Amino acid sequence: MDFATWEPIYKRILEDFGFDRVGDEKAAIFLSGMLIQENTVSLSELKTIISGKCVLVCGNAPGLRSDLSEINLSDFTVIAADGAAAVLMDMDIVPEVICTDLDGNSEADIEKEILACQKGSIVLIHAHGDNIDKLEKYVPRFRRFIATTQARPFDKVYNFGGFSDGDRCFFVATELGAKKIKLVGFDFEDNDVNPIKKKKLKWAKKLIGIYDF
Ligand SMILES: Nc1ncnc2c1ncn2[C@@H]1O[C@H](COP(=O)(O)OP(=O)(O)OP(=O)(O)O)[C@@H](O)[C@H]1O
Ligand SMILES: Nc1nc2c(c(=O)[nH]1)N=C(CO)CN2
Ligand SMILES: [Mg+2]
Repeated sequence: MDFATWEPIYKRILEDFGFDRVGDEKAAIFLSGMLIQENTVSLSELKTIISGKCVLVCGNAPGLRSDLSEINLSDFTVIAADGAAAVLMDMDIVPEVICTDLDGNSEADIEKEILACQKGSIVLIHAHGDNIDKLEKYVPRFRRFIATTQARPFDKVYNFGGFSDGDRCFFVATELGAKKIKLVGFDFEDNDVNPIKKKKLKWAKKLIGIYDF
């Protein structure tokens, strides 16, 4: 999704959550400053593993494990949303791609993302106004990554569309030309979550629904 299309949606999301765009922009500049040639994954590398492929996008709903048990993973490029990466790693599955804002459910989950990166996952690290502390603490531990923002993209900081980790996975797959996208571990109606998460899930459902797959 180009930024001109995304921007009005982004403004509505900021308003709904009371988030600050300037904070998002500062975080993106901060993350951009952490990129060096050695730790930068090119967009073409990411495209190679997504374009024309069947992509499995894994959210972290409680049903993820059981959804996965019904899937032949070798049919798919696997993209994991933040905490879903830890679930996959616990099942000895290294996702090809991870989208994270490093605010996973626990420190242990972030360690599993760092391990996945060492084992070859391409990690898309997302900067926003509420994770600068996490970026500072953990980004140096990622061997290589792609930087993303929900604000205006610049230089090597990309915005493929989407807001929370799960819907950003879906937008990455869409933007980079996946042939087919299958979702597992998504339960938009889950009531066993806190009110902020509930709101994020409402937006995720709406954003993913923009695309007709
Ligand atoms: N019922 C659900 N509970 C939690 N996550 C879900 C659910 N259904 C789908 N997801 C997707 O899984 C993604 C990863 O969830 P998880 O709770 O592990 O990470 P998170 O870092 O807290 O997510 P976020 O930072 O996006 O709020 C979410 O961004 C969401 O899109
Ligand atoms: N400013 C801001 N942006 C976000 C946030 C957040 O907490 N604050 N959380 C997200 C996904 O969890 C995605 N984007
Ligand atoms: Mg997260």
